[in-house]
Amino acid sequence: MGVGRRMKKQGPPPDLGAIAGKKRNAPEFDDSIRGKKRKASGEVKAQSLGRGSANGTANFKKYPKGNLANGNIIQLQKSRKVPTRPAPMMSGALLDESSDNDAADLLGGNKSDDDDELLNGSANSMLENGKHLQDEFLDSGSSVYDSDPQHERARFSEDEDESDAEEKLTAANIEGLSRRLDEEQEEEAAEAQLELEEAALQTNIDGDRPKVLDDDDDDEGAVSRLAPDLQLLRSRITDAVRVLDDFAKLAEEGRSRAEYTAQLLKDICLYYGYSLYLAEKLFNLFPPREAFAFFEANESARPVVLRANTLRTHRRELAQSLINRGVTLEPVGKWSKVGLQVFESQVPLGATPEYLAGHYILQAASSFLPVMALAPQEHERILDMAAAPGGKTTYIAALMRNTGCIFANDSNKSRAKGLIGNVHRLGVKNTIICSYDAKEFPRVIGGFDRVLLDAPCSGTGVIAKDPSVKTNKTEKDFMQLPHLQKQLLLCAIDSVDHTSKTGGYIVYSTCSVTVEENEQVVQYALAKRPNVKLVETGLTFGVDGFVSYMGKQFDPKMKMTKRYYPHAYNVDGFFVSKFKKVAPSPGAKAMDGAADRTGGDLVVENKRPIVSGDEKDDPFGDFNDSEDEKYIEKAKRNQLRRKGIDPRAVNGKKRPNGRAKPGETAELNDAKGSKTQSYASSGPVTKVATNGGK
Ligand SMILES: C[S@@+](CC[C@H](N)C(=O)[O-])C[C@H]1O[C@@H](n2cnc3c(N)ncnc32)[C@H](O)[C@@H]1O
Repeated sequence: MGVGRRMKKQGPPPDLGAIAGKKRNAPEFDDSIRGKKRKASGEVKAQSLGRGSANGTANFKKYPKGNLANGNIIQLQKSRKVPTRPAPMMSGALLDESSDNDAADLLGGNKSDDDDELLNGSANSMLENGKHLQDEFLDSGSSVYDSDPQHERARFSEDEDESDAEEKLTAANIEGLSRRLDEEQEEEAAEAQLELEEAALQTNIDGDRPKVLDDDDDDEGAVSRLAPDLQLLRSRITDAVRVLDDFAKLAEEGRSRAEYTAQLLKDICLYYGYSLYLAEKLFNLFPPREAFAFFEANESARPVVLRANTLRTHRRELAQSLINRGVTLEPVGKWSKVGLQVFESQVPLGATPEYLAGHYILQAASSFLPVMALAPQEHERILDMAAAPGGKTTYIAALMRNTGCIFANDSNKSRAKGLIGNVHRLGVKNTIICSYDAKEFPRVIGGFDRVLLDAPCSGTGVIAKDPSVKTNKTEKDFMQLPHLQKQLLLCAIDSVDHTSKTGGYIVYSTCSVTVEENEQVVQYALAKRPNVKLVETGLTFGVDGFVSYMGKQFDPKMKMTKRYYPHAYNVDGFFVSKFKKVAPSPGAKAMDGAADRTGGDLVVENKRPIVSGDEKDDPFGDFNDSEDEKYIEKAKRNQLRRKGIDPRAVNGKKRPNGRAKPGETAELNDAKGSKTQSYASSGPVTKVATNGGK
């Protein structure tokens, strides 16, 4: 439905100003405009694409490298330096700006109106060829600043030299991009013209008061009496937005803002298919014009983005390989050194040899942001509390260059399998995958340098991917989800080692835009854990979080949190906040800063006092040591059997119950007689082998 959003750049510069400015001149998002625009670009396609490219004919030419100034597309467009040398390895992937089916094309070559298909990886050839895609799509800056900006910068820039990479990359498929820009320009000119015409038709004479509200209150109005006339609805929506923008001048005599707002909301529900409850919740986040832009943006899919896996390749190498396969792409923006935005592909992106070899993951651009805010450092210990399917975990691992240790947890076991798959495919070697309810942390293990909580949420930021959110989220969800998010965030905070030399940070993110799931959760954590404070995310774009909202006042530092909207940045809706832990958590002192690292092994000492008998005093619950021991003994026996050793021969001298005497250590010897692991028979020390803890 949307117009070429897949083709628009993601991230800054802020589109919103442009949208607002432009729209003020003319009623926006008009169906008639859209219809004409489609046609217009269809013509462009017929003429300039010729679809000759579809057969893989090489009709790209390369720019001489020197012609590119920093790989800046806009500059290229202005200078119009037409490519001269052919690039026979590249198939001619050109762009259809107007198509909403780009994603399906990209991923499978089939066109489908349903972006969900793309996003859920269902029923298209992309899925047939690459069902792995599903995982990354289930979910969803610039440089990142942290306590050690220099370090940070170095790490990011090691990936590649930015300007050089962008230059080469852009040079590689420049003709495709250049044509796209031509088409974009033509399309924009046509759009502007049509908007002007439309404005002339619709806006009437300057100062006219549009008729939005019905005269008779009992009359439900033409729109709702008949089957909804979408065009009529749409023009009434744009009229209502105009009136609310300039109420004094455009409102009818004796009518209130509330009446216009109520009518607008009703129309939005009918037009876009939202429940009134959710429409109102989302509408209240913005001024009316911006709310309209938000609802409109939810009707079109976001661009397809790849994240180059720097554990296996470099972005420019990956880009070159994909270009050679007929993929048209360009760097996602200066804010990321690993993102590639895909415009068109001749091959299913979930089944290329590069994909299968783990050179990239399909990952929404906004999904990069929480990881950039987390800014993991090499050799740290990181907890990813809700990690499946692993888009963020694997990015964290790449930034850590496979050093240190990541605990990637997800309570959903079947989703955790997807996480395992991605971790293997992408060559991640520093990650332990577990499946606990994240509320069990830090009892499971604590003392992390950084914790990412990419929380389960209502998904109001990803309605374009999952339109069912429009109707299936109820008041109950917006009570239960924030409750869970608050619990999880406190656990995240308690799992961090405030004495960490390099970290002590918590990032809380959601792919939802509601205040209940974001600022209110953060505010709750600030109130319950005075040992944390909000800090800058280090992300260089994003709208500031709300400091006050509908009569509620939040911590003034809430503006350090960042909000991302589809209409503003052409990314999924997202929220990112970052905390620094400055002192132990109240009542959880023993759990949070207790990591003691020795040598290559990580020894996590549980300093919880051992309470005999009465578990009720223990805020962390009810482990049953004797119950556990049965399982441990069984596991030991199985381990011996796997090695071809009869457990009875080894355990012959043990006490009948198979337990070592208190204070004694039960040692397992492998066939060669060397010690493999040791377990203290009692006491709270757990050993976890890691590959290179500090
Ligand atoms: C937004 S998704 C995480 C996406 C993931 N961070 C990524 O980038 O691929 C939220 C995840 O939270 C998991 N989840 C829900 N409740 C949980 C809980 N109580 N403990 C741990 N994980 C939970 C869900 O299974 C889901 O995979």
